[in-house]
Amino acid sequence: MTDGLILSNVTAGYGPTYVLDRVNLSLLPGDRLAVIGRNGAGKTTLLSTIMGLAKLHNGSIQLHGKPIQALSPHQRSSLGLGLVPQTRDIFRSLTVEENLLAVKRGTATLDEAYSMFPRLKERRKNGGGQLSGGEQQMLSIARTLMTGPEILLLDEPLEGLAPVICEQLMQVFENIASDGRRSVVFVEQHATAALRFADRAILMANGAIVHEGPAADLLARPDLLNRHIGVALST
Ligand SMILES: Nc1ncnc2c1ncn2[C@@H]1O[C@H](COP(=O)(O)OP(=O)(O)OP(=O)(O)O)[C@@H](O)[C@H]1O
Repeated sequence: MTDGLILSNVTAGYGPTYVLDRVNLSLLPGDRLAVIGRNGAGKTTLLSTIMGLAKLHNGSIQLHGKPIQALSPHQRSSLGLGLVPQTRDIFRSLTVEENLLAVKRGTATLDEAYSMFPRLKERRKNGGGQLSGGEQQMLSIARTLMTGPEILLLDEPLEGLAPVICEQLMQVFENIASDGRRSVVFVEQHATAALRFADRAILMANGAIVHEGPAADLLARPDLLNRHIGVALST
């Protein structure tokens, strides 16, 4: 049996639309992958296709040696795929604690979620809609962790958040990845934080992977980012 996630020659989009163009990608347990590209390059569509939220036109997706492309998003989630969407989907009318319990699966516990995000423990009786943007993102991440993912897909998790919150979240991602059992896919338009976190990176343009290599190489050679996708590194 092959461990991990393998996308082979994946072409996908929405309805009749094609966005991803023959994408090949493999992710082993413990991998930290940065996905970098400009607006509209297809990064979200890549994550949506893995989760079963976009339409696969061609190619195959395997998890631990078994095809998953016929499975629903819910079934994929129960097999260990977890998406933190860019839209931070939380239940605004439920409390923090109710949000977490609504999706709890397996051995995941509230204590674990609260030890990762002490701020959520303080706010546990508050409604999701009463939280700040940073707290909502913490809740969105904690909710996904409550489903017990082996593969965590983060879609622009730092977008629009204050630097101090970004630093806290990066520490959480380090903790999540540090035991080497889970893999993390980190999609970012602003590349520096993702590249510092990741071991490996792919660069996307027009729905295709135009470069793949060690994240450290891209940090050391920002001209490569510029050459492949016309993006500059920010600090
Ligand atoms: N639900 C949808 N229906 C049709 N087309 C879509 C849909 N979502 C995205 N697209 C199109 O797919 C292409 C890729 O979008 P995608 O959101 O995957 O890019 P992205 O790299 O994640 O960009 P961003 O940084 O803006 O999120 C774009 O042309 C976009 O307009």
